[in-house]
Amino acid sequence: MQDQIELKQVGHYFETASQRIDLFRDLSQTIVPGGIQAIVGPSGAGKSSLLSIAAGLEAPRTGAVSITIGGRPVDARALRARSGFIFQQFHLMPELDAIGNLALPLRLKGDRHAFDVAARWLEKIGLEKRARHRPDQLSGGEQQRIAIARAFVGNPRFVFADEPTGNLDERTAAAVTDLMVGFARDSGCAMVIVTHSRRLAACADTRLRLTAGRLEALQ
Ligand SMILES: Nc1ncnc2c1ncn2[C@@H]1O[C@H](COP(=O)(O)OP(=O)(O)OP(=O)(O)O)[C@@H](O)[C@H]1O
Repeated sequence: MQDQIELKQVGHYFETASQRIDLFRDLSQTIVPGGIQAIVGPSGAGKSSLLSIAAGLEAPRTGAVSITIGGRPVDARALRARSGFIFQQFHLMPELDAIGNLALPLRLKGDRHAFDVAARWLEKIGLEKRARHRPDQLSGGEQQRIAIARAFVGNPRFVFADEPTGNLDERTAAAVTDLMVGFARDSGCAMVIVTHSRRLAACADTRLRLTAGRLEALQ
């Protein structure tokens, strides 16, 4: 397998001063490019935590995550470098304009054509006229379109989205969903989406429900 994330009997909990919050135990799941996987389930079940673990942003308390990229075993840092991220709160850099936000991941990798590539992506998302506007001058839907393009601009093998439509009204959420799903299909990456949106979950190829510490496949 060229690119793959394998969660092996992964478990996670949080410990605060007064209590231990057990999320899940012994979860095993494989993520490979070429499909969209939705993770649904009740609030507090641990979906975001599971996504963070799969994306190499957080280490599980128990079990292991094996990552293969280009047919070779790699660490979480290498996974993050080949991944795109989309969050509910957009997380754009407030001091950079739209094109600067899109160019940033490419500039960090030393791409001399970062701004040309970013300009093409701005056109793809229909925001070329807003290139010089900062996030606080853009609507939520516009900011999320930029965040989505930013996730895909570096040709990622994996894209992780945590409630990407959670802050948007229904119509904007539908437009953002179509854009995101289109980019995922075109790129052939593996996309994992945590969502409460039925419409977004319905666009996925596979659906998993995390509930009471267990991950179950949905039809
Ligand atoms: N850093 C932390 N310290 C302590 N508890 C935490 C921490 N992060 C998350 N939790 C708790 O772990 C549980 C799972 O959180 P998580 O955000 O993973 O759930 P979720 O299924 O994504 O929820 P939602 O659908 O509401 O976003 C929650 O009860 C949350 O309060």
